[in-house]
Amino acid sequence: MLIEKVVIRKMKMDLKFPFQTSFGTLQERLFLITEIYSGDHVGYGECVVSSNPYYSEETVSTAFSIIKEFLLPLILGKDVQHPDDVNKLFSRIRRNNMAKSAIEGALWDLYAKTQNKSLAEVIGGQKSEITVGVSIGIQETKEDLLNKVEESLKQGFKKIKIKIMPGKDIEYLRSVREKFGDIPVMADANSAYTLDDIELFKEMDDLNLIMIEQPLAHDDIVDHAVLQNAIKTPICLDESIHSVEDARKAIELGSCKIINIKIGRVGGISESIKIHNLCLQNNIPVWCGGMLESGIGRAHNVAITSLSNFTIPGDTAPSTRYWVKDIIKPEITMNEEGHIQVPTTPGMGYEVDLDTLEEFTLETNEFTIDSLIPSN
Ligand SMILES: O=C(O)CCC(=O)c1ccccc1C(=O)O
Ligand SMILES: [Mg+2]
Repeated sequence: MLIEKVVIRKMKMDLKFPFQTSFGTLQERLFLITEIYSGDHVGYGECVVSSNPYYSEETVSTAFSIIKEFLLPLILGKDVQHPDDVNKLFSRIRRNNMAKSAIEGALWDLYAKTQNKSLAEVIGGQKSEITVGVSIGIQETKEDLLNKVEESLKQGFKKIKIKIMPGKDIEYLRSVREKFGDIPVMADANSAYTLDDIELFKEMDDLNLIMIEQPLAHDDIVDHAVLQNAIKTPICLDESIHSVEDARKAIELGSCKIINIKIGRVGGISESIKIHNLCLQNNIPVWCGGMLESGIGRAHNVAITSLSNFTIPGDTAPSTRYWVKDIIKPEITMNEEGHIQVPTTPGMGYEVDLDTLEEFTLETNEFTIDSLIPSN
């Protein structure tokens, strides 16, 4: 695949609802879409950054400059045989995983299209449909939360994830258990607690949560091991895992029993597959996390979830949960059983709606071999 042209779009899409987590509230998504051109094909990727460095240290501006100054010079004008080739080229650049992933993901889509195969097929996906969960942001009151849970169950979601923060945790979760009984429910703390809260987590054991996601610091696996030893509820790591090496160490330390894989957080689809395979060997189930993606990032998430060890429903809700209008056609839909069909058409399996893409584009930047700026 001769990389002839790369387009980076700065995008803005308004969420249907404000999404509150322990690190802040998101109402609009500012992110990047990448387009890679080769011959008759174009591959699409999404850089799942935000405008602020609250979930991860990357932002729209840092990702844009890393892509422009360091990643594009490594691929423009080159003949890339396989997306894994760029992971080797990118390995010298430390971290900046969401930036790397935006390029790598577009190359995977492009690669699958040139092979005339679906993205799920070229990565070795085995499932024809995936089971879907929903992530519910922090609500003002318990009643609001109970209403959201009820609505989500009616829509067919097979896992209910509830965001928690100090003051809005055990009582909120207990009210859900009391009202809805034995439903598949979990909590996500986004690093809002420390080991000083260990008694709270011991109490939560009574609630039989499927898991507690990222209770402690975003960069920790040591305290998580202490906590996991002290409680029965499985801990799932999100923010702490950036690579297959991080996953190996966390598994060895006993820091978690489940891992949330986000393609952007770990630097791409290839690294996601490595983590998936390592977890499979170690009996650690995985599931696909979400970053409130547009349809393009979401399509990539659907494809990786077709791998066999994605046995827990992911945060891969359909387009209509987030957007009045998505940038792909058809939009991603979920049936009443809480399933999304894995597309079998070439590439990510959804067409990009070019008019809608344009409507939500703030800025378009085109790069060819001639437009490269010098890099170190
Ligand atoms: O529906 C989704 O896309 C998942 C939403 C979600 O939980 C989330 C959204 C933004 C940043 C972090 C997280 C998280 O999983 O911690
Ligand atoms: Mg999370």
